[in-house]
Amino acid sequence: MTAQTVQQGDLVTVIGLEVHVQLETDTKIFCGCSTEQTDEPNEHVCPVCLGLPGALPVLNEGAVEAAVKIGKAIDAEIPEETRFHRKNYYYPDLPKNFQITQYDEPICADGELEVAVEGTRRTITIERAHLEEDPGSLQHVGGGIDTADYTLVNYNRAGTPLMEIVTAPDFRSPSEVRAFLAELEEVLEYLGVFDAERDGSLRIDANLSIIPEDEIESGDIDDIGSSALETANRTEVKNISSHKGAQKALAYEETRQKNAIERGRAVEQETRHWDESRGITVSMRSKEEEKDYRYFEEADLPPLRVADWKDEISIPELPSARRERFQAEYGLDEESASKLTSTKQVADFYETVAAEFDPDLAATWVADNLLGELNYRDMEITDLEGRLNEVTRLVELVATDEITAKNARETVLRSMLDDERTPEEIVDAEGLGKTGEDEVQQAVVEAIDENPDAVSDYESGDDGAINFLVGQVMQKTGGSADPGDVNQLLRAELEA
Ligand SMILES: Nc1ncnc2c1ncn2[C@@H]1O[C@H](COP(=O)(O)OP(=O)(O)OP(=O)(O)O)[C@@H](O)[C@H]1O
Ligand SMILES: [Mg+2]
Ligand SMILES: [Mg+2]
Repeated sequence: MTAQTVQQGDLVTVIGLEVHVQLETDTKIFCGCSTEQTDEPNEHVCPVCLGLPGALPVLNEGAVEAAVKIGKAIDAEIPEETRFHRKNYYYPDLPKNFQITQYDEPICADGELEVAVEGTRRTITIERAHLEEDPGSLQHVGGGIDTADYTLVNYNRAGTPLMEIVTAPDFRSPSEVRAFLAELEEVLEYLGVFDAERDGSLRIDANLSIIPEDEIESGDIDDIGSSALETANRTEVKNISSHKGAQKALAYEETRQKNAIERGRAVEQETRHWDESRGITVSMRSKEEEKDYRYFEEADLPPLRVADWKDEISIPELPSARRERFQAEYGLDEESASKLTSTKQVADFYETVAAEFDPDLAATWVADNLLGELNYRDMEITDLEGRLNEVTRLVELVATDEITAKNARETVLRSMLDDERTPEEIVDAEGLGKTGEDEVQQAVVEAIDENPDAVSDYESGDDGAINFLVGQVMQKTGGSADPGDVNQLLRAELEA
């Protein structure tokens, strides 16, 4: 981290995140109900996730495995034994009137994640990450949270496994937060524990405070000191569900708090709600304190021992390591390496193509052509499930010179994505097979015969005239000859 010195009168922005990640498991964390998303309200519910009397929770092994993977990826301490607690509060989305969560013995503590922010590396400390159950969801009818006519409650989501990842207050700007969220999401996807496409699978509570420079004794904004952090009044903004939303909500909050301070008004410690459609944060309630929740141990679940099991759980190579390896092993620049490691599927596909052909050709095809066309269609590589071998065959047609790179990219690839035909079908139907050498030679001779003016221009030293002749040959061959080859053939013929 580069030390940044504060100037007199500066107001320093401090941000810490609580990120709630839905873990991708088939069933809920404490019962056998499906976690599948459905439009039918209250379809996936049972006595356990509805909190009916006498129902007992049974911990889902898959959720614990996912939590251990996350812990390993963020280099956290995973204790041999961990416990669950009840966090008591009333809210209509919480049928038991308490949430089963973890308290002083979380499954992961003291981890970190490195992020690149505008060229500099920042290490963000992750104080803890713990397992808990998601509450149900509320649907406000006829208005927003504060203006609705009435509110419906849906318990399909209640009991979905969540990992709450709590960072230290290490961020100094909303754009750092955005970079962190992007990196975190990549890591979670690589681990296969998270589905970014799922609505509400990543939800963020963002804490922000503004600390005046004269309260930072060290003078270094990365070393603010715990007393200044603790005494600062922070707001916690809830209801953020995207990276961009987090950046916008925090930028709003940063300005709002700075304005208050500059006008000599106090910032209240409170919980605020991000109103996405209006682009503002609104006050919800004063911030509850830990003692309000009356945490106590969940007696219906025994302590969880992961001591021996955790060593058997392995994780794949992570995006940052893979990015660096791609640069070293395939000679890619940082930008291509980043694009090619953006998801595990893209990286895996790149490596298959690079192994079979050439790393540069593979980079052009996967990073530029394929991702470019997918992006344009709002598609993901996962939408091509089962068809990636067709893309490989298309690259092969280019590598073996059977079609031109231009036709492959602009006609074959686009048609493949639009109408699901195979590359071979498209090449045949559109007559894109590269024109044979004889045919090109024939077209060269014709072009020379038919254009005596261009020929005499060329002969009297006007080298540009060759381009006109190349154009004529390209026209005669329907664009399926290689312009470089045509140029050479023309020169050879004219010099003969
Ligand atoms: N001065 C500060 N300015 C901004 N963020 C802060 C500051 N001090 C602490 N934070 C952040 O506030 C968050 C506290 O989260 P934590 O889950 O521990 O408590 P909480 O929000 O009080 O509890 P709950 O889970 O009930 O919402 C952390 O992300 C931490 O980095
Ligand atoms: Mg909080
Ligand atoms: Mg919290």
